[in-house]
Amino acid sequence: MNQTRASLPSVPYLSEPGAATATSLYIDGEWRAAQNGRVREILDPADASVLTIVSEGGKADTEAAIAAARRAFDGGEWRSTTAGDRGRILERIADLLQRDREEIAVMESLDTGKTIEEGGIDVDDVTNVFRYYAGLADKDAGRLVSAPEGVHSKVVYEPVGVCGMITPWNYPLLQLAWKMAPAIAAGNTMVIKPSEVTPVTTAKLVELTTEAGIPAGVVNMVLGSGPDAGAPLSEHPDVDLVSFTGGLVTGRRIMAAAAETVKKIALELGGKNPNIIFPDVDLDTAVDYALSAAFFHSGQVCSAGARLIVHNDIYDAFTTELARRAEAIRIGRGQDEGVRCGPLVSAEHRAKVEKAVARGVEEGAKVIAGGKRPDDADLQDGYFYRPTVFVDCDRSMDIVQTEVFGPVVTVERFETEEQAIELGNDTDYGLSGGVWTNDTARGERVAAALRHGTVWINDYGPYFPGAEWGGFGRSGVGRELGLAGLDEYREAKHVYRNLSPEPQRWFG
Ligand SMILES: NC(=O)c1ccc[n+]([C@@H]2O[C@H](COP(=O)([O-])OP(=O)(O)OC[C@H]3O[C@@H](n4cnc5c(N)ncnc54)[C@H](O)[C@@H]3O)[C@@H](O)[C@H]2O)c1
Ligand SMILES: C[N+](C)(C)CC=O
Repeated sequence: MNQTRASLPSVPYLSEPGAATATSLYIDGEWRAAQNGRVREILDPADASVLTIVSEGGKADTEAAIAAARRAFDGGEWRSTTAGDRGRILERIADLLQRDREEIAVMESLDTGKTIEEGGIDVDDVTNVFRYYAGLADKDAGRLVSAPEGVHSKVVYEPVGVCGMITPWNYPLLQLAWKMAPAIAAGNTMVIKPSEVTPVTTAKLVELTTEAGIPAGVVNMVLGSGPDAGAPLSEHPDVDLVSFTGGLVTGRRIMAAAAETVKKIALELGGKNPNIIFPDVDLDTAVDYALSAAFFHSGQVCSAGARLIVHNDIYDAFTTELARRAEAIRIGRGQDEGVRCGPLVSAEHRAKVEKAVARGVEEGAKVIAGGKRPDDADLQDGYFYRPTVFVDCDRSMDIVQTEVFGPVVTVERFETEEQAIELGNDTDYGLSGGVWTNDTARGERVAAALRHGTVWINDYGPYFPGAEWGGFGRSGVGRELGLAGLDEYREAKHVYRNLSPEPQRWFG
């Protein structure tokens, strides 16, 4: 399998397999080795071979990066850039992303296992996010506030300061862009810590920010494990904000650690997202979208429609067709033509998915598609898992309530609209959900009743730079994208000027 593999570009921050050294940390405008000299092997999830070697940083590297970001924020040339200057830099980054689109799509595919086509979609989405915040950067300089005579009152927006950005392995480029673009627009400096499993396109984006003219110290990147290289970002007093995308358990830790220094926090966490299908829909279309909702990127999507809630009248026909099409999905290496589901990201992650499926079976849910690894001889070295459909599911089951983050969908039944809404809201999460019906009023009613950050009616999955993204409940705190996504990175300051101060004699 190795022979057909596409290759990563030859760049200073990615060392060849077997290398004993690497310079993959980006601190104060320089590519550096980790202070302890350690390196990490990054594996190709399609066959477990070594894709590249990168530096494995630790606390001392993160502290050096924080110090660089602090200096750049407190005194460097970045402070004197105008919002318009920063907008132009964001536009340049967008142009560079498009210039290198094909290369980045392959890098993301090799590193995460997703298909090259999905990698390309990510680059386009990310480009649009940079262009959106480029346009927004100089559009809101503040406002005058109504004040009594003799007083001038205005609200202005200032950057928050040094921002820690911690990202997951499923959408490394995209999740970083959702933080980086508004943070740059608002004038912050940053230390980025991508997932230790998938650092490749993060390093590439950091390289492009330098090419686009961002001064040294503004964008810094450390690589390494969460506890070693990531934790200092939520603990260090010189970090003003920590923005995290990842799992609930890590999010809780970060929130607790950040409380000590009362940092601003933004958390984008997991989901167990309902996709409700009423009986008046076109079955072919609804099944088609249900497959994409559940199995896109092999289900490793925070907003995956992993919890189908299907009306009794169409339940049997729907699930039979869903299982038939799930069985037919082409699994393989993300760089191969026609593949629709790539491998899971790691052996550890596949083991978690397998454990969740075994638990579902124990609980009494019935597998009608998948439920195991593929048999194909050429897929045995990678972390593949077959798209899996569970029926006879009940809201009390773990397999229905707990995020699996793999190619696994459960299907429950409902009879009335009220039941559908009740099931759709019966989750600790609240990230996203879908509703399918040809009755416009019903679609709007159900969308209004669902306690989720995004609801799609007769669709599933799209997000726009201008529409806020984030979760209700345990799916997170704060919002990315849209105007709120910029506000996360700004402090509002009220400046009050007394135009003719005279003694007040309050104290005589
Ligand atoms: N809401 C969203 O928009 C969104 C988007 C993508 C992924 N996610 C969620 O991300 C999860 C999967 O990602 P994951 O497995 O990489 O998550 P994870 O929580 O294991 O890791 C995320 C990041 O946190 C770091 N980390 C781990 N421990 C840390 C600590 N103590 N301090 C600081 N950083 C630490 C990791 O190194 C990694 O960079 C899923 O739950 C998914 O739903 C959410
Ligand atoms: C936010 N999103 C949907 C792009 C990726 C979630 O894993």
